[in-house]
Amino acid sequence: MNILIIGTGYVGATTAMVFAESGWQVTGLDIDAGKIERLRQGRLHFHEPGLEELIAKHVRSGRLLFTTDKKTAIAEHDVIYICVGTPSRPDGNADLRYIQQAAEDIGFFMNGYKLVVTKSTVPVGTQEQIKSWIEAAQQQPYRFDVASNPEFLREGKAVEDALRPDRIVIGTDSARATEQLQLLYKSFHCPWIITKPRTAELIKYASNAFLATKISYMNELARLCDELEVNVNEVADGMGLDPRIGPSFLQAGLGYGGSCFPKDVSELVMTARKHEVHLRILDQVMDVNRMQFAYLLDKARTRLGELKDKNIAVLGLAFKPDTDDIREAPALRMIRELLLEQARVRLFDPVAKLPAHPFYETVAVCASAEEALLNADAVILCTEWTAFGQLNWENAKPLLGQPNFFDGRNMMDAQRMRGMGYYYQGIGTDH
Ligand SMILES: NC(=O)C1=CN([C@@H]2O[C@H](COP(=O)(O)OP(=O)(O)OC[C@H]3O[C@@H](n4cnc5c(N)ncnc54)[C@H](O)[C@@H]3O)[C@@H](O)[C@H]2O)C=CC1
Ligand SMILES: O=C(O)[C@H]1O[C@H](OP(=O)(O)OP(=O)(O)OC[C@H]2O[C@@H](n3ccc(=O)[nH]c3=O)[C@H](O)[C@@H]2O)[C@H](O)[C@@H](O)[C@@H]1O
Repeated sequence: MNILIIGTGYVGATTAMVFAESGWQVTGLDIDAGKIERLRQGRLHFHEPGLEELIAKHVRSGRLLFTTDKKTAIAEHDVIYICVGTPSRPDGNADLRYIQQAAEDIGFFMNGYKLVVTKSTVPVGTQEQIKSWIEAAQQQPYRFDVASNPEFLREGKAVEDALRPDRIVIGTDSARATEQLQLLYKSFHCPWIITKPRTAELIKYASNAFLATKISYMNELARLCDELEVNVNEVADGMGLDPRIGPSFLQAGLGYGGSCFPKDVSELVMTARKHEVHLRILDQVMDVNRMQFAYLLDKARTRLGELKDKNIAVLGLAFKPDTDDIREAPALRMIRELLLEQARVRLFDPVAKLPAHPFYETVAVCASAEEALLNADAVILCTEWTAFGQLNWENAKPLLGQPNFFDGRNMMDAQRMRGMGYYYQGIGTDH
């Protein structure tokens, strides 16, 4: 079997690497010629630790090819993975136009049996739609099967997560598809769930929405912790020791961002609404998340007064460390609000870049954290890059105009920072 991956973004490029590592012949197809050109040279078009080296290794060995030629690629491969984006539309529903295009391309160019597997996160019921889009585009009634195989990797940890997944979920009604997928993943020794397509699709949304719920719960609790003079990190540690709760995703902060949690929670709420089910908990999860950045900004306003003309050093732009992804990043929300209040923003992120939009043109983009700190009236830490924890904050203090530190990721030790003379506030750690 040889495998075609349609869409070479985070998920497509990682999936291509995983199958190449497992010994299969793989081709990545994208409509973006620039991305394909870089990938052909073994270079990635996004930041993901460890992935570029593995892609380059397989490009050199010839096991991994990249192309923009849909016709040949679809004709020459037996197994086709759809890994294109499914962004949110303004009304909160998933935009399936890239999925539809990929399905129609497959239907149009297929020349024999194909197994079509969807790795993109798609609303419940999309497998049925993909089947009908393929059928409608077919020139001849070739046989094909569809399967859902959702992806659970995290950005920044994509290699580790994809090579050693906690589970493989396969949703299909076809015995032939199940057999082929079991063969493809034969070297993986994790639990398997083989189920119907709708269940597989819902497992993906339910998982992301549950993780988002944990985060919003801790963020709400953090506000109570501030009032009660209790440290939310210690509460999280105590809770996390209960194996029924688990220690992960209990980190209070500026809220969740990224290309997935915000859009997937919203899509699940919309799916439920179409079936006249009101997912009230998830409405609140989104609500808490939307305003979480403002909670920290309020603390800054209380300390500094009006933010107009204040120098604010923003540390971190990416939605989380070890990625250059800024989709739905809480830092962007913070910067937008600071600019609207006419603060002077000095920004540093080790890899992420501001969008090229006139709205951000007054932001001073700095080459180092120290440069961003120059004459700052306050530091607002938005992304917990390791380098920020390692910075010598004692030496950095004289760079600032006023040593005010607002820690949106509870990254620093409050007592240490205060011991150095900083006015320090985190989220749920202020006492
Ligand atoms: N980014 C992540 O960490 C994860 C993403 N997902 C899901 O995987 C899907 C893909 O996400 P990303 O990789 O982040 O998206 P992305 O936006 O980084 O990449 C999508 C790629 O598909 C290409 N594309 C679009 N239409 C195409 C077509 N008709 N033919 C060929 N290429 C086409 C685009 O040019 C782009 O390179 C989404 O549904 C997302 O929700 C799931 C788990 C993790
Ligand atoms: O469907 C997806 O795309 C992926 O979405 C998330 O992965 P990702 O968005 O890459 O990053 P996470 O590590 O989950 O972080 C998401 C956001 O939550 C925030 N977060 C995370 C954990 C926590 O305790 N607190 C917290 O605020 C992070 O700062 C970040 O902004 C899921 O963790 C993956 O399993 C899933 O495959």
